[in-house]
Amino acid sequence: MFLRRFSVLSRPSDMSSLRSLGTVHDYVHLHLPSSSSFSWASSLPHTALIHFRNASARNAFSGKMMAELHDAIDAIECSLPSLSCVVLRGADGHFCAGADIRVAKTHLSSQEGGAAMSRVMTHALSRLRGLPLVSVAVLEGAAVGGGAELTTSCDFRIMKTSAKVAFVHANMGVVPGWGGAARLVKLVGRQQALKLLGRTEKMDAKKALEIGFADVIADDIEAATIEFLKPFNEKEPHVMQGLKRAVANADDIVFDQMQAKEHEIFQELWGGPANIAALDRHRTK
Ligand SMILES: CCCC(=O)SCCNC(=O)CCNC(=O)[C@H](O)C(C)(C)COP(=O)(O)OP(=O)(O)OC[C@H]1O[C@@H](n2cnc3c(N)ncnc32)[C@H](O)[C@@H]1OP(=O)(O)O
Repeated sequence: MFLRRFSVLSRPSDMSSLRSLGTVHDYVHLHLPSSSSFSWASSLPHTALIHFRNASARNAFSGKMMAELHDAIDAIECSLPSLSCVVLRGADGHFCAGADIRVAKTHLSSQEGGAAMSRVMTHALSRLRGLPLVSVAVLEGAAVGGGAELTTSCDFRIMKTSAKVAFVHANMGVVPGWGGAARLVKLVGRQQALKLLGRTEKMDAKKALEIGFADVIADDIEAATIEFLKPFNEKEPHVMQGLKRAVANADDIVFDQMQAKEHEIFQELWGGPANIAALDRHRTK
């Protein structure tokens, strides 16, 4: 059995306070292949789908969605024997606009609030990254801020030709708070990571492919996802899981320490003057 220890952990009190920050309209749902109606389930019999939606905020994560991401990972861990892969996908033609700024501004703008969000999301995305499953983020529309960080928690990224990714944290007076800086360095190297994080520009799919951030770009992302994941689904789940564990262990030994440092720097900056001013600039309806 795989058991990973992570350096940044959510606390029970973080989870209960975040869980109350949301509505029935924003959610994270898990679709398992055995019980699923999603369109590619029959082609990918060993693939789970984590699907998230917050229609009025470009699928930005409310506190409730952050807690529900942990719930989805709990449920995946209970169904591991039949799984080889997991797909992360937004809704309505969008990936994710990061943290729901309405929730962040009202409930999480203090240093403690930011630290709780960072613990919950860094832990959730470390758990996702540490699953013994091949993971794929399917991107359409925009992945911004924490949404861009979300994409880095997966092994692979499939991007619609028109999709864009932007690490806008520096514009908000912070560093990534969901563990995305360390993962980005792992993915594209120090120089490209510094450019993406420091210049905060929107990266299109062509550029993402060029620097090794995206693995596939396509107009039909569902067909591309099926084609990409089919060979993984044709192997025995326990073999694929063994492979993923071997690769992840080889790659992640000092990684957890990097995550702890990043979480520490985020805590220093969230709730500071530049961050409060950025949250205030966002118009609340
Ligand atoms: C440690 C992590 C910290 C964070 O993640 S902080 C959040 C960082 N994220 C952002 O700054 C993203 C801000 N949003 C954008 O840049 C754009 O909305 C985005 C994602 C490129 C999409 O652009 P468009 O497709 O043109 O859509 P739009 O701007 O008209 O937005 C549609 C409606 O969605 C809302 N929205 C977008 N991002 C949101 C967010 N993060 N939290 C709360 N609401 C958000 C936006 O206000 C708009 O609402 P409305 O329709 O005017 O009522």
